[in-house]
Amino acid sequence: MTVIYNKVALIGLGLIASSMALAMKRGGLATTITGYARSQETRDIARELNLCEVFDTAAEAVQDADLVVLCVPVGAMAAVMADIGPALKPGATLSDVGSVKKAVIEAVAPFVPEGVHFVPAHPLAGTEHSGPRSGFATLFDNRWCIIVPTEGSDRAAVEQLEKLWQGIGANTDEMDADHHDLVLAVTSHTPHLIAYTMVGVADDLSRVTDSEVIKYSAAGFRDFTRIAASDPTMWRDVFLTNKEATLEILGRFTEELFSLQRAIRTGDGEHLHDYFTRTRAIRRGIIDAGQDTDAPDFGRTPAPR
Ligand SMILES: NC(=O)c1ccc[n+]([C@@H]2O[C@H](COP(=O)([O-])OP(=O)(O)OC[C@H]3O[C@@H](n4cnc5c(N)ncnc54)[C@H](O)[C@@H]3O)[C@@H](O)[C@H]2O)c1
Ligand SMILES: O=C(O)C(=O)C[C@]1(C(=O)O)C=C[C@@H](O)C=C1
Repeated sequence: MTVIYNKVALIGLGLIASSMALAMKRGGLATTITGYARSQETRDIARELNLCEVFDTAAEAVQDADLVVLCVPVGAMAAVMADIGPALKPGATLSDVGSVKKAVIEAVAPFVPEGVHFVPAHPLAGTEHSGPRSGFATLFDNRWCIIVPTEGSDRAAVEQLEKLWQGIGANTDEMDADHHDLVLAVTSHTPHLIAYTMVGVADDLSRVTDSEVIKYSAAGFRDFTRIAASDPTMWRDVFLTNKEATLEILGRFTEELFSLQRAIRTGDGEHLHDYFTRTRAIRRGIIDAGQDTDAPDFGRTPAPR
């Protein structure tokens, strides 16, 4: 148990904030945790769960806080900052958990008062659930949290925030905002769009009924439906704010899809086999690197005969 910040304020009390609160309590990382959410209902639930000391205004929640973390959808960050900027304590660290970094930095930076250290971050962990009841203390265990220091970020403030995320259970890495947004467009944003599309296609196909889709959904499609159940507001904001990188990856995706479509039409089995062999190696690389703790070790242990 090592206290890293005396007082931490969480703005927005959904999946990520509630998981952070539980993980900080588990590790004894903060003496006081305060919070604010826009809706009365969310504040009431957070109080009922005893997540943190909940205030009815954001300005009261951040009063005297040593660390303030913005845990709202990316599109709401600027409005929240306009509200709390003047109430931040000089010397405090301001951070966020937004899934996109360049747009958040552009939206938040103009409201950061002199003397407050802005250190953006993004924990690479989540679920399809949202709201304060969906949080759990182990969400960030063994996951990455990417810290995105801005130009002139105070080194001591960056290192203190990294210590907090490590105490929460995550591994930390640093990246610049443009690179972060491109990496996440590949590993998270475009895959979500593909899942949303595939579930939409199944829903639109009138020759296969919705009840058949539900009844016969095989593992691959089931995984798509989990991802496609993710919060619409959060994901709308991700695509509107990481436009350039997701459009680049979608362009490449479409080209590859057309090449596979042609291989199916022309019966080019060699192309399909080579392609699937290459992609299988990526999956094995992820498992070998210990990055998929939920996965059974498919393919490495020979299957029983
Ligand atoms: N869900 C994930 O998988 C995941 C993972 C990593 C990062 N993130 C990022 O974390 C942030 C929060 O995501 P979440 O999954 O916790 O969302 P969530 O929907 O569970 O919670 C969001 C919270 O923000 C509040 N809120 C919304 N607009 C607000 C406003 N204008 N003012 C004050 N409060 C407001 C909501 O009431 C809710 O309490 C997002 O920026 C998201 O991109 C999400
Ligand atoms: O597991 C999931 O449900 C997630 O989608 C989590 C996930 C991801 O794509 O990995 C989603 C968005 C984030 O910003 C970080 C993590």
